Parts: sequence; structure tokens; C-alpha cells
Amino acid sequence: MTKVIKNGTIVTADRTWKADVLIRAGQIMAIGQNLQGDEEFDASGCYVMPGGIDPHTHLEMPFMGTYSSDDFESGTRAALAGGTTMVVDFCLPAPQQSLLEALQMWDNKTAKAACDFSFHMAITWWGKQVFEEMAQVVDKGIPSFKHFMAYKGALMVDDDELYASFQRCAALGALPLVHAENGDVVAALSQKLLEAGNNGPEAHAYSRPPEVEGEATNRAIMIADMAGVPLYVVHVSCEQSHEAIRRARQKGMRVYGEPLIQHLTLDESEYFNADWDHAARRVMSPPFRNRQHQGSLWAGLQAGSLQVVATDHCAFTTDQKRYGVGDFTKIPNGTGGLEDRMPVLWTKGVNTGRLTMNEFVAASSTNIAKILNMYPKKGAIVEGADADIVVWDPKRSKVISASRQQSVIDYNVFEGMEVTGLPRFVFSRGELVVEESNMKTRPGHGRFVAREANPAPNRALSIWKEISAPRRIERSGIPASGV
Ligand SMILES: NC(=O)NCCC(=O)O
Ligand SMILES: [Zn+2]
Repeated sequence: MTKVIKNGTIVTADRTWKADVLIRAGQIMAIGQNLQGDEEFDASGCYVMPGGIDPHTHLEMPFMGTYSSDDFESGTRAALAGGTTMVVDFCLPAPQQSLLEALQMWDNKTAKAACDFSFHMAITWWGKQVFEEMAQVVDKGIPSFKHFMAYKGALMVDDDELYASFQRCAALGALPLVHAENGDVVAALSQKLLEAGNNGPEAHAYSRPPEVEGEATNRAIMIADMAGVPLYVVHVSCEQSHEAIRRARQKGMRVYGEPLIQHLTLDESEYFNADWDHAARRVMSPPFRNRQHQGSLWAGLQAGSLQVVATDHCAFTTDQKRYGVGDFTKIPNGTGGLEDRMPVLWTKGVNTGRLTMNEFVAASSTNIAKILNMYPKKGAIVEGADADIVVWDPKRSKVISASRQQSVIDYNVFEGMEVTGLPRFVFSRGELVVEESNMKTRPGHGRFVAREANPAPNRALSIWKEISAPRRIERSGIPASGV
């Protein structure tokens, strides 16, 4: 059986042209004029684009005394509803737990995934076992390792562990990722705020000012430079962090920055809402910032100093958020966004003129496919690629509402936002999974996508590197010890 998408305009990261797309056995078989297939899908008035890739999700994640409520079934359904055809989730080993054992546990969660998925492995502790198992994790198709510089006493790793892990990544051709916030300062500020009686959700934002993110981003970049490895900074939310990335890139270092759709479009005023639930539902790390920071993130996407828009989808119900009544440090951190990322980015990016359609495809799909070494299997409309395709109707609109969403939680941080630009059809490896508002997803259809490491050594190419290599000086006379 073949399928053909007819009468549409193909939009990729670097081209826009009118052509039909023929699909067979889950892949793009041909692109051209007047193609014929067994089943036809009319894309008149639509853009035919690579399905979105969200490289930052936390589905059924154990965190802050509970589990995030969207699992691989509801989370991937939400993704597909909004035109995202692949997610990359995080495997989080417990302290002293084997990375391979944790990977098995995470893999067990994916049986009902409706779209393709991959993992990043988190480095949550350090030792000989972790050092050795990192190589096996890479061999299993996972050449990216996440490091939390925040969540002191839980997921956080210290600088010596960061440096050791970054060097190991360099040797393996793997990419280190960082959640860049200074966890020591956040802990101290949180304590101070609680002692002063600031225990509401707004104090969460006060405990994580842009400086804690800027400092950690600078530190991670310097440590990556010393280890000779590229770096990917997740959820860049502010100018301080963006500035560090921009500066490093200007110096020739390979540093990538990922803003979230939430930080691009929602601001800190949400935390001052008089309704405790409203504010707590928006508690995430880093917190929402002001309009100047948002402007910086949009400028970064336009200029290319930031490359990828993600969600960090980590959805907790209102009841879960209420664990933190009376103590903001106990509010589970995280917000949703998987279903809304593409429509909101299109509406606030393309429809406003901030992004071109090609830049939209780059930021929502192609760039991350390249960074994570799965291009052009993913993130491309090209013969031989997986037929992960979204047929995008730029005229379809809706008002976002939790009452109609696929996520299982009881609210939506974008509630009431009108979006124009929605999928008409979504294909996951050639299978029709969404037709406008009709969900045809199949739990279990999703497959793990194995990724290759870069050929080691995977240098960050700092311009200072070569001249700072250690030299031993041969001396003729060595003074006697003064003791
Ligand atoms: N971002 C957030 O608040 N929750 C998810 C865990 C993380 O990525 O920090
Ligand atoms: Zn995250």
C-alpha cells in the first residue's frame, strides 16, 4: 500500500516548493509532480513539513515525591495531536543505580508509546561504574548525557563530577546536556525566602533569578571547554544564559541553546496571580521571566545563537501541585506543552513575522535531528527518510483549552490562547495518526530511535585550546627544599 500527499507546498529547513510526497513502508519513497498512490491525502492550502521533534520531555518521571502524570501513552498522543512525531525523554538513574538497570526501567515505560522516541541518559552520581557504563549506553544508541546543576540533594552533580563526565563524553563522542542553574544559590535563597515567610509560588521565581542561570551556564561552558567537548544547554530562559552561549559560539565553541515554548510566550506575571493554584501550576525551573528575556530568546532563534524550541513537558495535576501549599519548595516543578508547542510557535513566531516558515521547521525539528545525529532519518522531507510528516493548515485555528486536550492533567498553562496554524494530517512512519481533531493514534506504534555517537575526539574547538596544552620545563638547577 502506498499513500500520496497531493497539492501541498513542502516546507523544509532550507527550501519551499510545490510537490507531492509518496509514502511506502513507513518511508518517503518519492517527491515530485503528479505522483500516484493507493490512498490520497489532499494538502491543498497546506504546508507539508517534517513532523516536530521535542528533545526534552519527562513522561512518568519520578520527581519531588511523585510521578509526572503524562506517561508515554498520553504524552505521545498529546505530541502527535500537535504535530510532534518524536520525543526524547530522560532516563534518570537513582543514586548508585546502574545506568543500564535504569535504562531497562525507562524502556519498560514505553510499551504504549504512539510515536517514535529516544532517550538522553542523566548522570546523577559519579563513580567507576558510571564511567564504564557510559560506553555501553552509547553503544545502545544513546550518545547524550544530561547533568543537573540544580536540585541540590537530589539530581544535582558537582563541578568535579561535571568535569569527569564531560571528559568521558569527549572520549566517547557523546554530547553533554546541562540544566544550568546554580543549585547551591537556589537552596540558600529558598531557605532565606521561607524564613522571611515567603512560602507562596511567587517565591519560587524569586529563588531562581536569571543570575543563577547565567552563572551556571557560564560555568558549564568553561568546564566543557576544558574537557574539549560540545555542550547543549536545556531550557535557556534568560538573556544572561543566552549571552554566555552567544559569546562562546562567537569564540568558535560548539554550544547549543534550547529555549522552551513556555519561556518564549508566558511571563513572570503568572506567579503573581491571586489564585494559588493558577500560580503553582506554572511553577517550573527555570521560572517564567519578563518580556525583555523573552525578546532575547526570540532574537536568539532569529540570529541562530539558539537553535531548538522544546517543552520540558513534565505535567503535574493541581492535586500534585498542592503538595507545596505552605512551602513553595515542595511544589513539583514542571509544566506541560507537548500538544501546544508547534501551534504556539507557529502563531507567535511565523504569524507575527518573527520566524520564517523555514526557521520554524529548523527550530521545531531539523536542527535537533542534526544535533542528536538522527538526520535525515528524522527532521527531513527527503527520499528514504522516515515518513514523519505534518500537513499544516495555516488557516485552522482553535482556542487552547484543557477541556479538549490529550494530556491527562486538569489544566493547561496556555488556556485561552488562540492559535492559528494546526495539523490537517499527521503521519508517524507513514501511518495516519491524526486527521484534524480526530485522533487515530495507536499505542505501541512508537519505536526507539537509536542514535550514533560522533567520531571521537569530539572537540569543542576553543581557539585557546592548542596554546594552553601543558608543557614540562627541563631545568638545570633545582634549589634544595627550604624545609
Ligand atoms: N523543568 C522543570 O521544572 N521540571 C522538570 C525537571 C527539569 O527538567 O528540571
Ligand atoms: Zn527537563
